Amino acid sequence: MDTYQKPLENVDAALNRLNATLASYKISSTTKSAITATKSPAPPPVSANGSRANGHTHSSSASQCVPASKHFQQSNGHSQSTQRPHEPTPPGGEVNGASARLSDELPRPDLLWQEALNLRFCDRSNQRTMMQGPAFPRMPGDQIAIDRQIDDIMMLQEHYLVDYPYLLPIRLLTSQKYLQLGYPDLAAGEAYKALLLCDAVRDTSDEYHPMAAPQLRDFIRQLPRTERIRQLACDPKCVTELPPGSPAELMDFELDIWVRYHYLPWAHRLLAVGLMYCGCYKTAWYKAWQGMTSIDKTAGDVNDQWLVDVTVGCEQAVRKLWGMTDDEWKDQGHSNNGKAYPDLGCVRREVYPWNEWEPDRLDELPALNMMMAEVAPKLEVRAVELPALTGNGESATVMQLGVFARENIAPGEVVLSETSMLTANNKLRDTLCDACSVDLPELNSPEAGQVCECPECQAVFCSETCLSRADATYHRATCGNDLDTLLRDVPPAEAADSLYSLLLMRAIAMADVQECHPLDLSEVRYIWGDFHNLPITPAHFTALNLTHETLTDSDRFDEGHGKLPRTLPWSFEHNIRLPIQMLEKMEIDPFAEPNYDLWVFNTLFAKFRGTASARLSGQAGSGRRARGPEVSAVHPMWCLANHSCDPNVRWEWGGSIEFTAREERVLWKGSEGEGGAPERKEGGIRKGEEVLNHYCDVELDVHGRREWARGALGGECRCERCVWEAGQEGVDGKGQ
Ligand SMILES: C[S@@+](CC[C@H](N)C(=O)[O-])C[C@H]1O[C@@H](n2cnc3c(N)ncnc32)[C@H](O)[C@@H]1O
Repeated sequence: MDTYQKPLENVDAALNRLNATLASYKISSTTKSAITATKSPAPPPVSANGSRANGHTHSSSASQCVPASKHFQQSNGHSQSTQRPHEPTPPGGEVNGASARLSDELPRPDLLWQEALNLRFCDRSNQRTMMQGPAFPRMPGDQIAIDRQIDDIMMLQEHYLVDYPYLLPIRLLTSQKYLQLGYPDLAAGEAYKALLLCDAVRDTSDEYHPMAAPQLRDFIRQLPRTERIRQLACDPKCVTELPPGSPAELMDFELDIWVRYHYLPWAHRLLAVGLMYCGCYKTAWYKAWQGMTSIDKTAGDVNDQWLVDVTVGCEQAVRKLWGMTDDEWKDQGHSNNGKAYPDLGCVRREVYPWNEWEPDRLDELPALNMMMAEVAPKLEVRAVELPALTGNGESATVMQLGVFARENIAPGEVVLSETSMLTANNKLRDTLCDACSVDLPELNSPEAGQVCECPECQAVFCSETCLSRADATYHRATCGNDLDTLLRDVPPAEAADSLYSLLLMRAIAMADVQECHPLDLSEVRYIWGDFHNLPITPAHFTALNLTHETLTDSDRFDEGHGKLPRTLPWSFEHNIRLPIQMLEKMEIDPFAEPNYDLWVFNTLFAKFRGTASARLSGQAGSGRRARGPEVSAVHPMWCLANHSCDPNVRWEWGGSIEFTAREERVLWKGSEGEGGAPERKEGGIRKGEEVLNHYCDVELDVHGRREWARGALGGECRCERCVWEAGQEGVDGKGQ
C-alpha cells in the first residue's frame, strides 16, 4: 500500500470533520455574546463632565467612546487633531473573507480590529513555512499619521486592552504600534506580556489559561473559514495529530497552530528588537537566541532572519561600545555569546501623549501650597525660571517650581519637617522601620518599648503611629505576600537601581490600598520627572524601517526612538520583569489592571530618579556601621526645593526629613585671595528668598560637584558658585 495513503486519508477525514465543525458555527451573534461573556470589567465610570470618581479629569467619556486625544493639547506640545467620531463597534462575527483587505471606509476602531485579525507571521502557502512577519508599516512622515498612531494606542489602551486584556493579537498589535511610534521599551513590555499569553493559551495549568484561551478562541472564530482551513491543512501535524474528537478539541488544536506559527514568533521578534533598541544588549541577544530556538521547535525547521539580525546588531553595538578589534572580540569569547553584554539602556523620558495624570502644576499652586503649609508653614511654592541644563544654549531657561520663604527664617531654625510612606530599604534583615525607614532603637534602649510588629507578617515598625499609617496607606497590599526577598542584599553596583524598584513596589502597594491611580498619589502627583518636553513631530519618524541593514547597524538604533532624547535609565529586569512579578505577588493582575501599565512605571521611575533622597542605614549616632546608600524615600514637598552649591539650608533624614536654615554659608574656593568672590552670605533665609537645597557634597571642588549633581540636575550645575569657581579656574562656566 502507498505509504502516503493512510496519512492522506487522515487529512481528508480531518478536513471533513473540520468543515462540518466550522459549518456548524453560528457566526455573528453567538460569537459576539461569547466574547462579551469573557469580558473584563468596564473602564472606570466617567461622569458627563469627564471627571472620574477620584477627581481626575478625563478628556473622553465612556459613553462617547471616542479616543480622548482629540480633546486635549498636551503639555509636551503634541496636539492631536484627528477626529474619528465613531463608536468602537464591539468586534464580532466572521469578517466575511475581508480580513486581508483594510478599507479606509471602516471606522478606525473596526480597522484596528481588522489589523489584529490580519496579523500573520508565516507564509504557509504551498505547504511550506516561511518566516516573513507581517509587513511592518512604515510611519508616513506627516503629523496626521503620527496623531493617528497615538489615537490607535489610546483606543487600544482604553478599550480593547480593557475589554480583552488576555487577547494575544491585541497585545501584539499594541506592541507593534509602540515600536512604530518610537517606544521600543513599551513595545518590548507588550511583547513580553504576549509571550506570557502564548504560554497561557497553550498550557491548561497556567493561571491565565481560563481567560486567554477563550478570548483567543472567539477571536479566531472571526477569521474567514477558508483561511482557518488553509492554516490547518498546511500543518504537518494535521496529518498525524489532529484529534479525532470534539469541536472543542479541534478548536484547541487550531489555537495551537495560530500561536505557534504566528503569534509566538511575532512576540519574540518584537521583544528582541525592542530590547536591542533600548540598549539592553544582553537580554536582547538572549531573547533573540531563545526565540530562534523556540520558533524552530514549535513551527518546524525555520530560521527567523530578524532574530539573527538582532544577535548581529547587538554584537556590533557592543563591539563599538567597547572599541574592540575582531581578534580581541574572538579572543575574549564574545562571538556567539551575549553573556557579558551591557544590559542597562536609556529610553525617552516624557509625558506620554496619553498620560492624562500629569497636573498643570502652575494651575494647582494653591493645592500645592496647602500641602506645603502642613509641613513648612513659613515656606511657599512658586514658579521660578531656571537655566535649562540640557545643552540647548547658554541663555535657555525653563519654567519650573521652587520653594520660597514667606517670612524671615533665623539661622539654625528647622523650617520644614516632612514624613513619607514612600520609602524603601534594600537590606533584607536590617533593623529599620518598615514604614518610615528610620533606624530602630537598640533592644535595651528606653525607646525600644515603642517598637511594634504587624501581627500577621512580623514586619517591624518604630511606633504604633507608623504601624497604623502603614496599615492605612500600603501595608495590606504587601502583608504576607513574600515580597521581602525581592531586590534585597544586592551587590553595591545594583544598590541604586534596586532602591528605585523598591520605591516603585511601595508606590504600587500605596495605590492598591488607597484605590487610586499610582500617578495620582499625593507623594507622586506634583513631582516633575525631568521630561524632555519636545513635541513629537514627523521629523522624528521618517526613517524607522526594520530591514536587515537597519537592524544590524547600531548607528541607526536611535531611529527606533524617533531620534528623541533618551535620559531615563531602563532595563528589562527593572522595568518589565520585576514590576510584573511584584504585581503578581500583590495579587494584582498585570494584564487586566490598566492602572499598572508599564508606561505608568516608566513615569514613576522618571519622577523618582530626580527626587528620591538616599541615606546610609547605619546613621551616625545609631551605633551601627554605615554600609552605603541602602535607604531611599520620596518627600514630595522637600523635593520641590532647587539645588545650589551655596545652599541656605542643610537637610537631614531620620524618621522625617528636615530642612534647617544654615548658620553659615559655604566658603567659595579661591575667595580668600585677591579679587575674591562676592561676599560670603549670611546665615538664615530672608523673606522672599528662595530655599536652596544641595544635591551633592558642597565641600567638593567644582568638577566633583558638577559630576555628582549631573544625574539629579540633568546637566552641569550653573549655580552662581559653580560659574564663579569654574571661571577662576579658566574653565568654561556655562556648563555646556
Ligand atoms: C528635585 S527637583 C527640584 C524642583 C523642580 N524645580 C520642580 O519644578 O519640581 C530637581 C529638578 O529641578 C531642576 N533644578 C534644580 N536645581 C536646579 C539648578 N540649580 N539649575 C537648573 N535646574 C535645576 C532640574 O530640572 C532638576 O532635575
